[in-house]
Amino acid sequence: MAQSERRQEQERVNEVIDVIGEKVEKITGKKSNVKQGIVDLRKNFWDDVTVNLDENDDVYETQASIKQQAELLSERERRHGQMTKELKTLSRLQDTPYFGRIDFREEDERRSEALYIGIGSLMDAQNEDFLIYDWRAPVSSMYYDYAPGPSKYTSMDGEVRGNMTLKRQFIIREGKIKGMFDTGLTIGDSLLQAVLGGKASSQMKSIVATIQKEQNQIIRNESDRYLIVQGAAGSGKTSAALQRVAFLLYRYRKTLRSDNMMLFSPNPLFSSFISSVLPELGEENVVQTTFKDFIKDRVGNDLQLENPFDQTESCLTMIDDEQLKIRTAGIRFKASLAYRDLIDQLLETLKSKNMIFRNITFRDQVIVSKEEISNYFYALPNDQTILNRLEQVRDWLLRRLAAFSKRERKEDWVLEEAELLDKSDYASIFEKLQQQKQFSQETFDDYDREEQLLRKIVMNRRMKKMRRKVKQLDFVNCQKVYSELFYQHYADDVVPSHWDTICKSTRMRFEEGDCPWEDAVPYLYMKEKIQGRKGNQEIRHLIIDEAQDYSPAQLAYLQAAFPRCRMTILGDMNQAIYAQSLNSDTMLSEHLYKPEEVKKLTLLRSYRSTKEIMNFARAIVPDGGQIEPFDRSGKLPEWIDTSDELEKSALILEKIAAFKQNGFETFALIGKTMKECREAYRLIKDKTDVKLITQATYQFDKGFIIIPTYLAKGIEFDAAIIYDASSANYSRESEQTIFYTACTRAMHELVLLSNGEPSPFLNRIPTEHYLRT
Ligand SMILES: Nc1ncnc2c1ncn2[C@@H]1O[C@H](COP(=O)(O)OP(=O)(O)OP(=O)(O)O)[C@@H](O)[C@H]1O
Repeated sequence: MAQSERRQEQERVNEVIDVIGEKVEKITGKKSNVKQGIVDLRKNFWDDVTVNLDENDDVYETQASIKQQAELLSERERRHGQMTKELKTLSRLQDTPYFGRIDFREEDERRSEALYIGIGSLMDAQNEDFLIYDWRAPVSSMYYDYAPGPSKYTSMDGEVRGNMTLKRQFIIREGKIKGMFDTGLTIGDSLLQAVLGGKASSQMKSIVATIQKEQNQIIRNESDRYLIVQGAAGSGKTSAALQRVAFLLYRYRKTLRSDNMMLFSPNPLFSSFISSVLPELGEENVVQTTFKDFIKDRVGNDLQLENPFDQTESCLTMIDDEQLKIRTAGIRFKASLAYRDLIDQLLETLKSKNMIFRNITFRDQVIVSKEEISNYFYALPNDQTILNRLEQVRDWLLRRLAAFSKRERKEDWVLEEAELLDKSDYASIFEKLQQQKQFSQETFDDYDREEQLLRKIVMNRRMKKMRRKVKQLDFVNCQKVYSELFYQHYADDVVPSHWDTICKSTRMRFEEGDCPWEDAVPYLYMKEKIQGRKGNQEIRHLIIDEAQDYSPAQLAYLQAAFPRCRMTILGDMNQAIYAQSLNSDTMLSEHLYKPEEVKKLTLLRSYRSTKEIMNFARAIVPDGGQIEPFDRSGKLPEWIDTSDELEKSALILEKIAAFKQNGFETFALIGKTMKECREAYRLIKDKTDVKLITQATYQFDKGFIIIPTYLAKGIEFDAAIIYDASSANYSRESEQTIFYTACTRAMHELVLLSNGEPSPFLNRIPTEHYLRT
């Protein structure tokens, strides 16, 4: 490319940066005025409000006046917030004003126009022309979708066709052009090479400058309620999902806010890993949670909920094959819609019998017995829904409680407790009586009234919790009702083998107040069908990452919990590491959705790892041949046999030292289970600086960590060492996906240690794809 052209481009960059500087100055000035306005308004809020409470009309006027003043204040605060956001974007543009340029000649136009694309848009000083187009603007889509030649985009007024005469990429840092390439079909492999060859970090980066065409389809999809993305490890699913969030926030900026979107991530570590992407794109983070936290919130404190990681750990460390078979059969059955049908059958039965209630007790005395409640419930007409009838029971119970409270108030213990009430309670009663103008200096009557009020306070306080529980329909014993499922008889072809054993262990766990993870969603489904629960109307878009970990029952539950939602569902069946997903339907199964509402896209190109690592890893999984590694070279994966512990720890330390020497910054020793990770940690913790990652770790920094596969999901490292790739560890079918997931965490180097006979998965991998020492 001619030097003169680069000079011209640099001159344009300089001009744009000047305009940005002027805008920054202008907005900063305005912002400080707005700020002063806010301070003044807050200080003098009441000066400008007319307060008059004499007559009804005056009260309304006062209210209107306060409202007007509050609106003025919040309008200014909103403007201030907007200016802060604008300044943040401008400051980013000052460093890197844009990353792309396309020259586009519209049909019927004689000249082509140069359009520059960056992370935010910028108008010229006269606010007439765009100096930079936001990457999310309709016209910018051509940058991602087309090579030079005929191209088109959809504007507000319809389709615009034309010819792209140039497509150019820039690397601009601190206002200086560091690189500039004219590109062909895909967005500059050279730029992508540079980006992917860089170091991993403890925080994911945005990919706006190098979004690929197939990723752009995910990002800009607007037509489908459920967008499913099945993508190979490292194909950019999470990246595309986050840029999609930014796109939707831009596209629907008038109606959609970041708190209307929710992202389900696989673990807290992942949440922190991705948390800087949206702010980097000038957007606020969306609501983030893990499915476990979401469910735990809903289960409440009635039951001790098992953690899904503990479930996985317990399955993976189970030595007895028969025991594992039974637990897995239970997990998989309870994740299916067939099991939900059994719950529906139970719910049907409950309309006429078997509903189980709790006694309503007070100070060890039964006020209303469960039998009485049951009789009242079943005496109500059974053409009404269960919820409807329970609401009537609730009202009846509240009346009974009120009558009881009135009676009980007279008891001696109430007065005894009243004497222990706070001074402030006495003061408030005194005030109340005075207000009622009933307190006339020390008369017998007044003391009597005071005592009544004190007794009332005691009873109200004592009964508050019980009343709340009744209002929440908590007089139904949902745990026991759910356990009923495990006392029923079903045809053999309905339930899995070993059903009796599954029933026994589930009953036992519920009796102890535990809720196994596989029962959590079915239990909630049943409980909410009985007690009712309103869906969340606030959240309008759900993004579900690692969706292969979600069962059909969990999907149905989420659909009911978020009835208005659209969903972006991303996952990889080859990384299904939970027992429920093995050879079963998951949230990625298209047929679980209405055909007209769902679209499935597939990403086959993998960007994270070198082609050597990906060639190795893809040979592990059955359809791995379809995965296309990105053409970036590195070392062959190395498989090292070592059975001696001392030798093993020396090897790990040697490898870590070599990684550091290579300039790598993040490296992980990956274990199959937490048990294995603790073992590895004990082996080397005194010899080097290393951190053990557990379920409770919410963040990780650069350096050396030890982590189990299920917590490393979605995360990447410069280099990874698989701690024990022996056949004892990785040979079952269910372990194949864990092994693949672990290997695909490495960007640049992969080392596998095996203790004894190597995993049979190694036999699937052509020998030229790794070094064996
Ligand atoms: N278009 C792109 N430009 C630059 N980097 C990209 C692009 N697409 C993906 N990457 C990089 O590839 C790596 C993997 O991306 P990401 O984590 O989004 O993949 P994934 O499909 O979610 O992976 P996994 O399923 O293994 O968790 C990240 O480092 C990401 O920045």
